Amino acid sequence: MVFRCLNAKLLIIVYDFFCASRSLSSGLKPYAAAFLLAFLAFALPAWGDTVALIKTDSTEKTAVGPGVSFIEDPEGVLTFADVQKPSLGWKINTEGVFNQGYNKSSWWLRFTVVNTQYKSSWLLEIAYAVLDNIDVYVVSPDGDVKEYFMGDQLPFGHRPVNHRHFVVPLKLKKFEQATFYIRLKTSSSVQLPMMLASDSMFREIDVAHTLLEGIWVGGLLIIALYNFLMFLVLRSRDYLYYVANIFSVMFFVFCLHGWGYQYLWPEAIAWNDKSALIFLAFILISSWIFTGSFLNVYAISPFLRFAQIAGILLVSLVGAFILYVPYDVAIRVIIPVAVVSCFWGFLCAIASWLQGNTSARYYMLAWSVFLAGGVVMALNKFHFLPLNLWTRFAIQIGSLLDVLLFSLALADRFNKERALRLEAEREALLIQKKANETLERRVEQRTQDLEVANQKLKELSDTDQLLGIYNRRFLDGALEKIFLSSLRRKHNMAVLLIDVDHFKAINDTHGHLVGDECLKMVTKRLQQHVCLPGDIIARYGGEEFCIILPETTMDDALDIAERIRICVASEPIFTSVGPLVITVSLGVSASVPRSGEAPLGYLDSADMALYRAKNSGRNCVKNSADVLDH
Ligand SMILES: Nc1nc2c(ncn2[C@@H]2O[C@H](COP(=O)(O)OP(=O)(O)OP(=O)(O)O)[C@@H](O)[C@H]2O)c(=O)[nH]1
Repeated sequence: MVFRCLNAKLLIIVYDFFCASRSLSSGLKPYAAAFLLAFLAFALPAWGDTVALIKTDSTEKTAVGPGVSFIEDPEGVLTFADVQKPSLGWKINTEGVFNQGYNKSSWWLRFTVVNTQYKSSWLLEIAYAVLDNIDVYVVSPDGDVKEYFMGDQLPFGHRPVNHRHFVVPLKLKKFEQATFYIRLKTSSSVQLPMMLASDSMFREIDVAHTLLEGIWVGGLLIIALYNFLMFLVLRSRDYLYYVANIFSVMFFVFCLHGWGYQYLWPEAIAWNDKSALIFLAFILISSWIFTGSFLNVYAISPFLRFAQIAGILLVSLVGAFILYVPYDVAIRVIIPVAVVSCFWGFLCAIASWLQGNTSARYYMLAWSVFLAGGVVMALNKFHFLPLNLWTRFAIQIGSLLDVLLFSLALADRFNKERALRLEAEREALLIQKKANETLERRVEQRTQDLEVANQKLKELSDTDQLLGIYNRRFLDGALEKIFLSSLRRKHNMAVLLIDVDHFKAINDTHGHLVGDECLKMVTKRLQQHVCLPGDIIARYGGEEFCIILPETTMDDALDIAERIRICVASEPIFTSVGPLVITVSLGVSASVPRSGEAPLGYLDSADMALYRAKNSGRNCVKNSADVLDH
């Protein structure tokens, strides 16, 4: 013990001499001192059991790692008393951070802290939150031993300092020294990133680290919230899967860095032991689901879809498995599953990219960045990379870049989908417009056809089928219209009734068909004399015809009637049985209508005149005035 104290004093004096020397530039002083310390520690065989000296300096923070003595205790049988014995074969740690990867041994570390500063309140921080058991023995020069038992296998409240990492307080006056013996046994990676700092400096660094983690968590939360809102608005499940993925990553890092144990479950030792791995399983499951949905693997290939289902089942099984096995076994199982998951994700992204999905580029980039962070972290835990600021925060840097890139990928896909939707809407509108135009054309055509059909129907309903002139139905309507018009204008109107003489005899002699021929020919001869617009020729019934002449006086009407009579009688009608001489009798009624009269009065008057013409020997014209005279 005395010898060790002498060593320490001697080294401090030598070191201070170097630091005070004007012959060395300030940049070289630390190297010279380090060289000297290394020389003293390694080169002097008499000091084979020499304890590494950790000397506080004016920066008030010192990394504790290089030069620290350690021994491996594979059976875990050595006690604190055992390791104080001489010639145990201590080795010297040559790395920046003591790191032995995953193994089952217990490890003892030893170093002496010498305080060269006036500050007397110091803290030793072991910045790895998932260590199982850490027993720290602090031996002061007077032989007094302080013991601290820490690790995540003990409730959080056992820690001497309320901190997510393992922190041991140390009281040392200037030039005082204390020797640390640390026993470490853990199923996680065996690594001890240690730092000795004054109380105030420790708080300062801690605030900076907490701030960095806060920025990281804040960034993730904002992106998670943004994606959740996108899910609420767009109802696309991809966003929800991605939010689950972000939270899994966040809680994974929370567990790894000790935040969960400190604030969320300080008493739940068993859960805390598995929590990081369980959240790692959640990361993998949410990644499988998100990747499958985002890249639409089913559309890419049924094989990838099948692999996705198998992968989700596998991760779920592993998630259940890690609940029942020690941490070191669980991590060895889940890491290969994570590698397979990454491989599948890349395969999907490449296939999707090859099929023309440009969003897959962002996906690959994001996935690569996250993966790089994960690989760096894993390489450190497996003791292939040293622990430093980059390896320590690798997963956080990777995940932050990853969520940014994934958000970009989701936004890019949203843009593409919107463009496709707009295009589809435009096409749908175009189709609808064309359909409407076609419909309109058809409706127009149909309307026209209908109008023509209606017109034909009306003509048919107003026309006598045999003779092609108006029928009695039309005649009645026309008579009323002309009557009212003449009444309003106080104009003359005339009505002629024409009856074929002895028509029954023609029918009887030559048959009805010949009778029909005769009626047609009589019609033609009537039409020759009634051709002014507004004149109406109609079949009154049987072999009787009626002619209505608007704006026609009795004299004119009689004149027309006489011309008709002569026209019919003057020339024989040529029929299929030879020429037949036919005559007609006509009754004429004409006047200016007076109010109170009925239109049918004209027909009655004309009928009476016709009756007179028949009685007068036929083939003659009589007017209604003659009828009244008689
Ligand atoms: N072929 C043919 N005959 C018709 C048609 N409509 C009516 N008749 C015939 O016309 C004849 C009319 O005979 P009547 O009423 O006795 O008159 P009429 O023989 O002409 O003698 P008067 O009028 O007194 O000169 C009947 O034999 C009817 O059958 C028709 O559309 N076609």
